[in-house]
Formats: sequence, C-alpha cells, structure tokens
Amino acid sequence: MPAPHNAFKAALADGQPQIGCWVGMANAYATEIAATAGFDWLLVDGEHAPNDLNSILEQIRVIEGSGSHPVARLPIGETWMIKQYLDAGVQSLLVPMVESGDQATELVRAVRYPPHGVRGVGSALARASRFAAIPDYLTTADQQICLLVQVENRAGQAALDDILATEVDGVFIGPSDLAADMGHIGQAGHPDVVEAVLDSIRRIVAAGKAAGILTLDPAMQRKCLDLGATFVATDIDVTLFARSMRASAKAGQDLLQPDNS
Ligand SMILES: O=C(O)C(=O)C[C@H](O)[C@@H](O)CO
Repeated sequence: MPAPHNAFKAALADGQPQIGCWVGMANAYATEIAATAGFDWLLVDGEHAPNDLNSILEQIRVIEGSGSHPVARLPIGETWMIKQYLDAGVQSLLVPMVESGDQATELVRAVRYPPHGVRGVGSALARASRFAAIPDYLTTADQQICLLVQVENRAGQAALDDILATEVDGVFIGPSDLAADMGHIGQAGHPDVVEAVLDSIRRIVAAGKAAGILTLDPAMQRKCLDLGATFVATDIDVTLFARSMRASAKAGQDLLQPDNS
C-alpha cells in the first residue's frame, strides 16, 4: 500500500489549471467552510496567518475530507520544519522567499528521504504514514510530495533559471513582496511589477514547471492562466470575510440614517 496519491501534483504535472484560495483565518472551522466552496486547492498560510503546526494540521485534516487539496505554506524553508510538516501529513508545500538554485536544491533534498534527500525517518510516529499503517510509505512518499517555491524579490528573479533547473515541482510568483522589493510596496499592479510577474510566468511555463500566483485582479488572473499558469489563487478568506462584515455593518448603519428618499 503506497503513500496517498497526490492528485494536485498530478494535475499540475498534466498541465491542468487548478483554482485556489488562501485560507488565513487560522481556524479549522473556518477552513472547513472554505473547503465546501469548491476550490481545487486551499493554501493554509503558515507565513502570514497566526498558524502553528498543530493549527495547520487541524486544517489539513478538514480539507482532506473535501474536494479541495490542501497546500501548506511554511513560514520559512527550513529542513527541520519541512520534516515536521511532511510527517504531519502535508503532501503539498509552498516555501516562501526562495532566492537561489542552491536554496531550491536544498529544499528538494529536504522533502526526499535518503539516498535522494535528507528527510529524517520517523514514519513510525508520523500521521503521514498513518502511523505505520502504510507499509510502503518510506519507499513511495517522495513521488507524492509536491514542492512549490516562491520567487518574490529581485534576487529570486535573477536566479529564476537556476531555480527552474532544480527538481522543484513549481514556482509561485509573489506579487506583493516582489512589488515591495522593486520599490513599489503596496502596488502589485504597478506596470513594472506586472511585467516582471508575467515575464516570470512565461519563463516558468517555458521551463516545463508549474507556474502559480495569488492575485485578486480578474484581468491578471486571466493573463496568467492564458500564459499557462496552473495553480492560480483568486481570493483570500480573510479578505472576503472582512469585506462582507464591513459591508453588512455599513448597511445596518445606513438603516439609522434619516430617510433621504
Ligand atoms: O508576495 C505575495 O504576493 C505573496 O506571497 C502572497 C502574500 O503573502 C499573501 O499574503 C497575500 O498578500
């Protein structure tokens, strides 16, 4: 019995576009609601949301039972942290702030068992192996891990070809951090940032890797998909919730205004 099949990784390898959503509420109940929406993948954010490994695990659990695939973003790409996330059962990882081919190579080694990598062997304790209920886990796990790395500054852009030459499964372009590093903080839609993002998407696709992005701009979503991006996140749960709550509160306050009709 092999490690669980990673349908998300297979879809990316087949070039099938996958529409996703960021989930940053850091709450399994809220993530379970998101998992009923129908997204192909949900990004459980361990970088900017107040998540830890246990809260990530709770959310991975509720997503696994849905039609969406869980992707976990680490706060940083550290081998020891990757080991913990993988042992917890995360099969698709997004690693921020990758800036060199060497860094990408180390991340590839971190998600693989020896002799092809350095992932520590602890499957007897690991949820990933269903606590050793999957007898072939150690010899089949590597093929089901999807490693996605983020290029989101000028250093990463300069090293993109080196990163693409490694065995990462895909490269995600982070428009917000890239804009900041380019001197346009808060302006992911700045023409220079948009061109840098689209050029990177073209290069990632040309290299035969999966290209990904998070953008709330429908026109940018369309452009990236037309260029061949295959993991495109189109919304953020926190943003959706905050916007809806504010709109509702305003509507309530409007009720109290003198009727100007
Ligand atoms: O740089 C980016 O853009 C991303 O990596 C996505 C952000 O981290 C996400 O929190 C939305 O702002």
